[in-house]
Amino acid sequence: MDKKIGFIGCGKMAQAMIGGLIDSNLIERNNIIVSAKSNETLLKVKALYEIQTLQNNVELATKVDYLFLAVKPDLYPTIIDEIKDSISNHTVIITIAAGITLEGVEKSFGKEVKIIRTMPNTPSLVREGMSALCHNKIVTDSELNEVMAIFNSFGKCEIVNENLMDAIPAVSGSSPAYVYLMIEALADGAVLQGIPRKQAYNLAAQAVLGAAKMVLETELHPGELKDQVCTPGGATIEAIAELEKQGFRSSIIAAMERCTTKSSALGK
Ligand SMILES: NC(=O)C1=CN([C@@H]2O[C@H](COP(=O)(O)OP(=O)(O)OC[C@H]3O[C@@H](n4cnc5c(N)ncnc54)[C@H](OP(=O)(O)O)[C@@H]3O)[C@@H](O)[C@H]2O)C=CC1
Ligand SMILES: O=C(O)[C@@H]1CCC=N1
Repeated sequence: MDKKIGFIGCGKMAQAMIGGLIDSNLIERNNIIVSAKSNETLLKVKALYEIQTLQNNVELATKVDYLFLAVKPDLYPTIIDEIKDSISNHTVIITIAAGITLEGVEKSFGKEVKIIRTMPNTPSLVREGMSALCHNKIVTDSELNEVMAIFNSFGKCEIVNENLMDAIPAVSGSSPAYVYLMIEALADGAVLQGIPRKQAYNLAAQAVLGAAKMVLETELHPGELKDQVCTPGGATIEAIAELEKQGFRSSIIAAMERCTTKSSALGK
């Protein structure tokens, strides 16, 4: 793709997307420009990815076709105020922050701007990201298709209605954190039984990866896949019975409700 892509903010999420994007070869390295608050981050990112860096958000904003705002939600008004007079009317703004709405960004710019609101996740680094996107009316089909190609280069993406965007962190933006917690717990349980720590992480992580692939590739209901593992009177159903007793599923659903409420509040 022969477009320039900029990232204002180059922390964990931006670096995950940049790592995946470069790995995919969709964009040449010299078409990616990033800015950050500290020179330390810029030096690190330049050394890691061999991309252009600038410690000037305004200059960056004038140079790119697609501009990711990859800072924390509370910084959005400040950053937009800084760049609003510098972006051209063909620049597409891409937000990645929880709770930041299309309307809020439009208001901060105080003029008509093309905006795509997204919620990515950090597995983008290994090109297994999952992102959700919505956009305002003035984004054209070809711009949307290019941005979807960018997100698909480091994983998969879905277009959703904006009224669902606050629910996306809970299911895919934040959920890698819950899965890491589960992998850590699985490994601890294995270590408790005497399995060496390194083997325990490999066994647990590969089992999670395989289970996720089974859901995606067989398209069987997760309940049916679970039933296939549970031998009647066997060991797995013992574990399932204990998980149900301990509120495994209801704790996840309750955690997701809290995540959604907090995501919505982060933009206010
Ligand atoms: N982490 C995740 O899993 C996900 C995060 N997000 C969203 O991504 C956004 C960023 O999160 P994350 O990457 O985790 O946060 P980080 O703290 O890792 O990164 C924030 C970046 O913003 C930079 N920054 C701060 N102030 C400025 C400024 N004035 N000008 C330019 N850059 C600045 C920081 O620079 P410096 O490095 O120099 O401090 C840093 O590189 C958030 O809005 C979050 O909601 C969305 C989905 C998943
Ligand atoms: O924790 C957060 O607020 C962000 C949103 C999704 C993942 N991290």
